[in-house]
Amino acid sequence: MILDDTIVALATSPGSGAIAVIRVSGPDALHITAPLFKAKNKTSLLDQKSHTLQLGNMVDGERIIDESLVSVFKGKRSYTGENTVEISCHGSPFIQQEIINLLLREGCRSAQPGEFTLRAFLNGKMDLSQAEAVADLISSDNAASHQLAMQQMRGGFATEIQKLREELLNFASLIELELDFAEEDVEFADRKQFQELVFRIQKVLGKLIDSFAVGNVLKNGIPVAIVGEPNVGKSTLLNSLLNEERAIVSDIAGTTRDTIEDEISIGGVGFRFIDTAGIRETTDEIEGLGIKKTFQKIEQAQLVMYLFDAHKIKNENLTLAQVKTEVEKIKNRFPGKPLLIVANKTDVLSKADQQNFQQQIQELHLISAKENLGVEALQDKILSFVNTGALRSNDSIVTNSRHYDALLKAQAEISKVQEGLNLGLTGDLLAIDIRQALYHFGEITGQITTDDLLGNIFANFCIGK
Ligand SMILES: Nc1nc2c(c(=O)[nH]1)N(C=O)[C@@H](CNc1ccc(C(=O)N[C@@H](CCC(=O)O)C(=O)O)cc1)CN2
Ligand SMILES: Nc1nc2c(ncn2[C@@H]2O[C@H](COP(=O)(O)OP(=O)(O)OP(=O)(O)O)[C@@H](O)[C@H]2O)c(=O)[nH]1
Repeated sequence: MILDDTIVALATSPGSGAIAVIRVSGPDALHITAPLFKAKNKTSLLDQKSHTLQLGNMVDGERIIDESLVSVFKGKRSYTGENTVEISCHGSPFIQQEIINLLLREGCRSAQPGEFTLRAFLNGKMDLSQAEAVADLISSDNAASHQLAMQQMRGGFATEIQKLREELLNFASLIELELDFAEEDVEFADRKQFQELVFRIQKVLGKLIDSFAVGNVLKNGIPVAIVGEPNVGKSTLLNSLLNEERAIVSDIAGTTRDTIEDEISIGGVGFRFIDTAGIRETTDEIEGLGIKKTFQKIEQAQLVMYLFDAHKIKNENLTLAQVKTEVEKIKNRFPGKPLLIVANKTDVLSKADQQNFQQQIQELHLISAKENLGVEALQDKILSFVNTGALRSNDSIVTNSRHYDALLKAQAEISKVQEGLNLGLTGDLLAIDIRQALYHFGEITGQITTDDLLGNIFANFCIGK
């Protein structure tokens, strides 16, 4: 049984820092660490009260390795639900390694990624969806994804699912009991009440399944396609949007700098800006391919920003009519897709020119990305396209695609149960579909797990979590 081992890992990020925390968890955590720590007040770790901290030296025999602060969490009263010791040492990688080596030598084993949280799950400290939320919480990088993860960690919709599962389980047992009395034709499970429960479950499932559309984009960033020719000022605009919020810019893994995808947080919501080529050119075959790609990006986006260089209209062969044609193309091809038309580089235009543009294209946004003019108003506009209402309400939002899949499967099974009830099917047939639905509910909260599933979930954690 893996829980017999005592595991150790660095809990803070690797490398040097002011302080590093080494975490030890398992049945022997206290016994292994106690001889390696000489507390200033001479209290052995074994006698130290749970949830307290003391100063002392980490030692290897006579050799002092570091002056550290050590805290203990005893018995089930800890994050992992087993004895835990935390050593806050000076943050040099050498000291960290020395202490970890000592603990390994004395009988600890190196923790696998996510193993502390896996233990918290196995020891009943949290359900599976809460454990998954821990990973989301660590990777949350804006107010929206943070709030979603916090909600899920506090129990979120899993509590609701758990309750419905128990009610359903009750009915399943009653119906299965009927099977034992098949001869006597009794009904322990009140069909009317059962129908009412199934209806309630359908309603909850429907709402949760719908919430995934919002949850998924809020977690991963709302995709915004920026359509525009090279040099219209897309990068400058992204930087300018970024400076206002001082959030992270990251190249999403797997894409190169030339298909830019930048993540920017605006008003606490993450946006993923996808750079695309213009769609103006036509006849050339290769250009046609580029256009096709652009259309694909637009398809995936929740919002399209059409950016053009206003300066070019003044000085080169681009006409406002051409801009309008392009905008029309997008509108015709994607009716209903939110579209922002943005004229950049207005700093080089006269007021009269700006007014002229505005008159000819009503819904035009005039900005100068370089001079930071009109960018704040553009941010407000971008935010207004996003439905963040769901975030502010107390409704649960599903963000995890594993949960989403399980909910869809549960919904399909519950539909079968509902149908069966309507048709007056016998208990033995109903029981089969109910069991299936229960199975998919259990997948979310973790009553039903496989080693593969747990392996997959926790392997994506960092070491020490
Ligand atoms: N140093 C340190 N900081 C940390 C953690 C940690 O494990 N260690 N955490 C880890 O992610 C988070 C805090 N989470 C924690 C959750 C539960 C318990 C705990 O001791 N629970 C006991 C006692 C509760 C009580 O006193 O009421 C329990 O649940 O029984 C500790 C930390 C964030 N910061
Ligand atoms: N005058 C003026 N120049 C701007 C403005 N925004 C961008 N520029 C300039 O336009 C040029 C192109 O800007 P970029 O942001 O690199 O344009 P881009 O669309 O990202 O270009 P690609 O990366 O080639 O697609 C740079 O020289 C910018 O300094 C603006 O608002 N006013």
